[in-house]
Amino acid sequence: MASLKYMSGFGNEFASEDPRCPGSLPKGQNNPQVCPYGLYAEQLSGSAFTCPRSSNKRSWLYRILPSVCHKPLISIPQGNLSHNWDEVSPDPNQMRWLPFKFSESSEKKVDFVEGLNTLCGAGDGRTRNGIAIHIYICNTSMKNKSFYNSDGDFLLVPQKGNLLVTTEFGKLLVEPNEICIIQQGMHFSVEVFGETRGYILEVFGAHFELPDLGPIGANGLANPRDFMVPVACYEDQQFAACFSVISKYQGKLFSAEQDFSPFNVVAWHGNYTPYKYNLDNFMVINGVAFDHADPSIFTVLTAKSTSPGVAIADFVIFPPRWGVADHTFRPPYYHRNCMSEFMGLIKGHYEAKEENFLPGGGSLHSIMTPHGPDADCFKKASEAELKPERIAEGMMAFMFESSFSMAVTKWGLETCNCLDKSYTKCWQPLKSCFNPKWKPIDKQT
Ligand SMILES: O=C(O)Cc1cc(O)ccc1O
Ligand SMILES: [Fe+2]
Repeated sequence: MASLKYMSGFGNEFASEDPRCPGSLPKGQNNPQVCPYGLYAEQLSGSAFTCPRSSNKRSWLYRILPSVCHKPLISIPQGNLSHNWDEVSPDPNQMRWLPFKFSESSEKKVDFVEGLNTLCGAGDGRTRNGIAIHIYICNTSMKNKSFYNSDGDFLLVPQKGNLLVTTEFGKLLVEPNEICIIQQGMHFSVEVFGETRGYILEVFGAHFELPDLGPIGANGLANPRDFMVPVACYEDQQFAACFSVISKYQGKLFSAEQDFSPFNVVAWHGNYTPYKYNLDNFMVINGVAFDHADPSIFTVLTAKSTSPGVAIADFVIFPPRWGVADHTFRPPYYHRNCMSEFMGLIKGHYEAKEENFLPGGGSLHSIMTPHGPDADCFKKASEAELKPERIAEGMMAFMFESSFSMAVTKWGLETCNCLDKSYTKCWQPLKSCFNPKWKPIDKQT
C-alpha cells in the first residue's frame, strides 16, 4: 500500500481536505447555509462546550451523509468484553500472564471488535471516571463494520501485527512499537494482516495529554512534533452493502445498520483527532550520577484526574537507554505503590524479570502489593561491576499505571488460560543477607 500521509503535532488546530475535493473545507465559518460539494457539517465534541480553552476539544467534519442516518442501535453479543468488576472476588496477589493466546484454529476468523477481551479495570463510563485494560487478539479485518467507543478513549499498544486503522479523519498504519489513540466517539475500522495482538488502555472521563516537564524544560520525553495525525480520505460507498456501526455504550455492544460508509468525511478541521506515536522517538531522561529514578520520568502520555499530580492512568515506557549510575542498585527497587501497575512487553526481555515476563504477556501489581526484582536479578545486580551499560537493548516494555484499584475479570483469571500460577515463586529464593556485625569498608580490619 502506498505510504500514508500524516500531519504532525499534538492537539494542534489541524485542517485537512481530501485532495479529490479542493475547497471542500468551508472558509471562514463552520456552518455555511450550504456546504461546498453539498456536504453535511457535523461537530464532534470531545469536551463540554464550556471547558476552558486549554482543554476544549472539538472537530468539524464535512461529510457525505451525517452520522445520524443509521437504523436503531440493537444490543449484540459482547464476547469477553466486560465492565463488570464484580465477576470474581478481589485478589490482591501479584499476577503474571504468559503471552495471551491466539485462537487455536486459524480457520476461526475473529476481527478486532470480536477479539476484545477485558482483563481488568475499575470505575465506569457512566460516572465518567475510571479505566479498563483490554487485550485484543484477532486474525481478520473488520468488513463493512466500524466501531466507536461512547465510554472513553482507547490507547492501543500493538504487540504483534500491523493495524491499518481507517477513521473518519483518514487512515493510520500502526506497527508494533507505535501506539495509537482513538478518542471517545471516533468511528474506526481495523484491517489486519495475520495473527494480531495488543493491549488497550481505556480511560473514562479524561483525554490523554503530554505530561508537564517541570525543571526538564521545554523539550524532552515525547515531543509534540512526533505525534502523527491522519489526513482526510473519504470513501463514497453510498448505498453500498449494508454497513454495521458498532457502539460500545455503558460497557455493552450495540450495532446499527446503515447503507453507507461512516468514513465519508471529505474535509475536517479541529483539535480532536486520532493520532499515533512511534515509541523510538521518546527522548529518554535518566539518572547520570547515582540512584534509580522513579519510572514517572518515562511517562509518554497521562490522563489526569481532578486531583493535582494524580493520574487516572499514565502510559509509561521502559525504552533502551544507558545505565551509568555509580554505587547504585540499578534495576527497579523493591516497591509498594498507592497506584496499580499493569505491565506489558512489546519485545525483548525486561531487566527486573529474567523469566516468564514475555512479549504479549503481562503482569499486575495491585495497590500496595509488594513487588520488585526477582531473586536472580537481585543477585546479579548486587554483584555487577558498575560500568556504563546498555539497558533494555532491543526491548520495549510499558506500564499502565493507575490511581484506580482494579478488579481482574473472569477472563483474566480463568478463561484466558494463561495466568502464570508460579509467578510469586520468583521471589522465594531471596534470603536474608543481614549481618549484625557488618562494618563500613573503611572500618573493616
Ligand atoms: O514494577 C516495575 O517494574 C515498574 C517500576 C519500574 C521502575 O524502574 C521503578 C519502579 C517501578 O514500579
Ligand atoms: Fe512497580
